[in-house]
Amino acid sequence: MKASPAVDIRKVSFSYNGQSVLQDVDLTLEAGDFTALIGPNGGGKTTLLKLMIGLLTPNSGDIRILGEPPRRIAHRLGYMPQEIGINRHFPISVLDVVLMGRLDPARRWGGYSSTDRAAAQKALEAVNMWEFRRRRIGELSGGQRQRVFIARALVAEPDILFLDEPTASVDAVHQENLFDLLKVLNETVTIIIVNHDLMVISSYVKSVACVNRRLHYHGGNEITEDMIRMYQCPVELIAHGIPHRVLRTHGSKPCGKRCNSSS
Ligand SMILES: Nc1ncnc2c1ncn2[C@@H]1O[C@H](COP(=O)(O)OP(=O)(O)OP(=O)(O)O)[C@@H](O)[C@H]1O
Repeated sequence: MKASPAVDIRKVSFSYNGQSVLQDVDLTLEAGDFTALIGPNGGGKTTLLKLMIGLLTPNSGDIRILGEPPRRIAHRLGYMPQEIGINRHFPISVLDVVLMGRLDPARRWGGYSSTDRAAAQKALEAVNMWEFRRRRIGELSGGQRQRVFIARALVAEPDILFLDEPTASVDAVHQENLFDLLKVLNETVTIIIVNHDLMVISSYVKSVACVNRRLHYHGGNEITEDMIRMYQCPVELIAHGIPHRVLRTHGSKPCGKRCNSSS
């Protein structure tokens, strides 16, 4: 029997308080994919991630994750939100933050097991943050905190990892480390990430979906002219260390090499 797709979204529409954010979205991703969601600010990327993990419910249409409704399969999904509401002054250690990812509402609370602790160590080692395990979360830099939050998303050993702009404040070297890590993880875990960086998309990602109220997906990792022109999906080139937002501005061709060299 053929395995269910990792993600199967059919004709999904969603609105906040009557304001339409996503309309007639269809998306099928097979297990093992590494998909980037790109799109303009407010285009609906975070909303789509939240629908996929069951934090939001569509107004119409159907979402199946690994063949199941998202809420039924939540324990097999890892999620790193764009903003993590942890008070930086709260006296909680890095290790405790990661262990929180092992909390399972279906399991009676009896403290963390040795399996939980071993998984937390493995996840922190994977993001090179094990040596920081006793530090308070508020004492880390923004980039270090991002890596800890990725470890928290990883610690339950999910089948699918949803990451919402995980490298927002991570420097170029650590970004590359992190994507190298995600590439290794992708050998066993399906990854869906919000990211606009063209270098990341061309080097690491297997497919790209452009989200701007509607969704445009074509299976490969090229950014097509339709994505840039019709869906206004920006990508960024990291040129001279400065993110450079690419829109279609040069004559009839999407911005390509010329942008790269002139910035
Ligand atoms: N809780 C909410 N209540 C009402 N409107 C919301 C809520 N969350 C998001 N929106 C609106 O829904 C639209 C899509 O937001 P969303 O966060 O999904 O976009 P995004 O593509 O992730 O944007 P960004 O690139 O800025 O992170 C925006 O217009 C936003 O203002």
